Amino acid sequence: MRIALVGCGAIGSEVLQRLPQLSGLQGLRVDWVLARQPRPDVVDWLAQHVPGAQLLQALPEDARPDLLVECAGHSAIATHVLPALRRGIPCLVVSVGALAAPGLVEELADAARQGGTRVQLLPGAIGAIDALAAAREGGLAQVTYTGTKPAAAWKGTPAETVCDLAALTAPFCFFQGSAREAAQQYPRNANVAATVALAGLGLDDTEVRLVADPQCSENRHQIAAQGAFGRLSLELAGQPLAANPKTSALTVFSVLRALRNAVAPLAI
Ligand SMILES: NC(=O)C1=CN([C@@H]2O[C@H](COP(=O)(O)OP(=O)(O)OC[C@H]3O[C@@H](n4cnc5c(N)ncnc54)[C@H](OP(=O)(O)O)[C@@H]3O)[C@@H](O)[C@H]2O)C=CC1
Ligand SMILES: O=C([O-])CC(=O)C(=O)O
Repeated sequence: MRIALVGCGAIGSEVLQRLPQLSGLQGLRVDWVLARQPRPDVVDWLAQHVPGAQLLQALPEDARPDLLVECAGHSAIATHVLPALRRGIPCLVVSVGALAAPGLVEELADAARQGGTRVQLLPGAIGAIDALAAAREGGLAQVTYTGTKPAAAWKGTPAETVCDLAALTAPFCFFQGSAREAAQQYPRNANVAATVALAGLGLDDTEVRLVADPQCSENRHQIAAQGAFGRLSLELAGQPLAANPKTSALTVFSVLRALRNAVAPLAI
């Protein structure tokens, strides 16, 4: 299986580093890494760790990867994922919050239909997406998601206009609204809100709270859902990646799991 990886930041580089641990599974290799303007250190790192991969800004017309894996950013959906789907290349997506842009869910489905292929939204930093999506089939009454991160993880976001992050002494909820609003206002911190919403009650009917906690060192995700299936309550404390504390390590493992499932004779 020949893979094109979009994005070589915290998630992308960690996926590349850990890929050899899947080496029991034959034939999985990254042949293309797509980046915007790769820094010299990224170029050197790739030459050292993935010498067989071409580092490019876009997938060449004649390239035929078996799978494109997006670990870049919201804009990469339009730049890389939509064109790949139209060319018939299946895609995995971690920047799920991008789908909060009006019409993008339908555009992705249309592109996949046009190419006769599929796009899979990865659970990333969250769990219980299987249970939530199954529960939806029976009817959901309410889904709420609370995302809590260390105060520093909200630097450079609109949270700074609501509170003084550096001065917080207790957890502070600076956002309460729909999953669509959360994902659009916090593109690097609320992908999980969009994932929970797309699996469950939808982007406009999923209630989201975002919290800055000066005392915590983990990224905490809480889901509370109820419906015909019963009740679900999930609390997940994710270890942040050193390279990007906004991002939980589980996101990397979610990509690795999807790659394993793509080639393993038995998928789970
Ligand atoms: N679903 C989930 O649970 C989670 C999703 N995410 C999402 O995953 C994505 C990657 O996260 P992370 O690795 O931590 O982020 P980083 O900022 O560490 O790395 C992202 C990399 O992708 C590159 N990039 C961004 N946009 C594009 C593009 N359009 N085309 C090509 N390259 C691009 C960036 O390049 P440049 O330096 O030029 O900007 C950067 O090198 C983000 O969208 C993030 O929000 C993160 C955590 C959890
Ligand atoms: O990695 C995380 O913990 C979650 C995250 O950033 C997001 O939802 O965008």
